[in-house]
Amino acid sequence: MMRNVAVAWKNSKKNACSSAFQGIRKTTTVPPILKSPPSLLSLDLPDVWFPIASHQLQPPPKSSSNERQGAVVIDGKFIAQEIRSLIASQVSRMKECIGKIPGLAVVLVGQRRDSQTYVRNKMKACEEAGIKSLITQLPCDCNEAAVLDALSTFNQDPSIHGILVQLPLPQHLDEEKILNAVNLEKDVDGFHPLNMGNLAMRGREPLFIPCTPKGCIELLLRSGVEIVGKNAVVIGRSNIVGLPTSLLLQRHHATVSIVHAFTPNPEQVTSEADIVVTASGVPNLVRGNWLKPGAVVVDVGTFPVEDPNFDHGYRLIGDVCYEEALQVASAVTPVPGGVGPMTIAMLLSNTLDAAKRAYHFT
Ligand SMILES: Nc1nc2c(c(=O)[nH]1)N[C@@H](CN(C=O)c1ccc(C(=O)N[C@@H](CCC(=O)O)C(=O)O)cc1)CN2
Repeated sequence: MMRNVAVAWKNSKKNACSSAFQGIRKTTTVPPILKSPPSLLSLDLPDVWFPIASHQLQPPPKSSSNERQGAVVIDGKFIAQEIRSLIASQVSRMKECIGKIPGLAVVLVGQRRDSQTYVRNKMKACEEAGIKSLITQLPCDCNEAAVLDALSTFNQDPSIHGILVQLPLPQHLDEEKILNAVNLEKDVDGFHPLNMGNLAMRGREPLFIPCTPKGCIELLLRSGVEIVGKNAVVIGRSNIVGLPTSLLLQRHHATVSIVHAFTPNPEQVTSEADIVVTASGVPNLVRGNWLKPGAVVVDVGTFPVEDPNFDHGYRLIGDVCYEEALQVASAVTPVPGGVGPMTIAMLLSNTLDAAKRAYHFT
């Protein structure tokens, strides 16, 4: 009997991958793959969403003038700037009182253009807030030992209170091993398994909360959105965003559902949500008809599309069909200018917290 089950599972595993490629959104019946796996832990299938259609990359249709545009646009850039000013004043108070400033170290491997931009922005934000920042840049083909060496140096440096490894890492490097090597008390990204585990457990406090999820919750709270008792849906289940965001929303007493590439009819789930946080990386995935009227929508997606009319030769498209969402939702975060700037503000906040903890400064 057990043997039959195992064989059926092995066969269906292949089917599942191909069905994910073909477009899980179109699936109406539950395929055999979605039955429980024989092992409780070892179902390791990649979240491959359906291929991006060319219409998803086009700017959304402009709304006609007599259509309702009821949604508030949540200005993440403005809110992040307010937080950064507050952090700058706390850093200068720390310097005045104890003669110390927070320090952040970044490890960047490879030459990805987006990662280089994010790291440059992080370091510029540090400078503006009066936070010291150091960077170790390693070539794309460096070995694991080189990354671990850099981390070890920063782990031992008392002037460094926060350390981050910019993700994604090149494929040949073991992300798990590298993230585990960051000193728990300097893990300002909150990606260390102990911090993540404590975030998941009731009554436990992680030392740090991952920056993007923390930024999403800050945006909701600062915009006066009630989370307690609401139905929240998180689209995507990455370690960086989807998973910790769902845990945080639960901590704020929302009823949380997670939609991912293997969810049949995701629009059915999202259309019952009061709050939708989406981090699938699929441009314009969330259409107006996926949303409940009055829902609050937080868009974490930033899909770059080449466009010579834009500053750096590309523009960013979110997960949400923005113009359509404006017609249905009560509040929406834009892309760019929504969650992105909050990620950097939360990194500064975590770095300041780390330094305060190290110096017993309140
Ligand atoms: N170690 C980490 N790696 C990655 C993280 C992370 O939190 N820690 N998150 C993302 C990238 N990221 C920060 O690292 C990040 C992404 C986007 C933005 C941002 O400000 N976006 C702007 C647009 C910027 C642009 O024009 O390109 C916006 O949305 O308005 C900041 C940080 C993956 N890796």
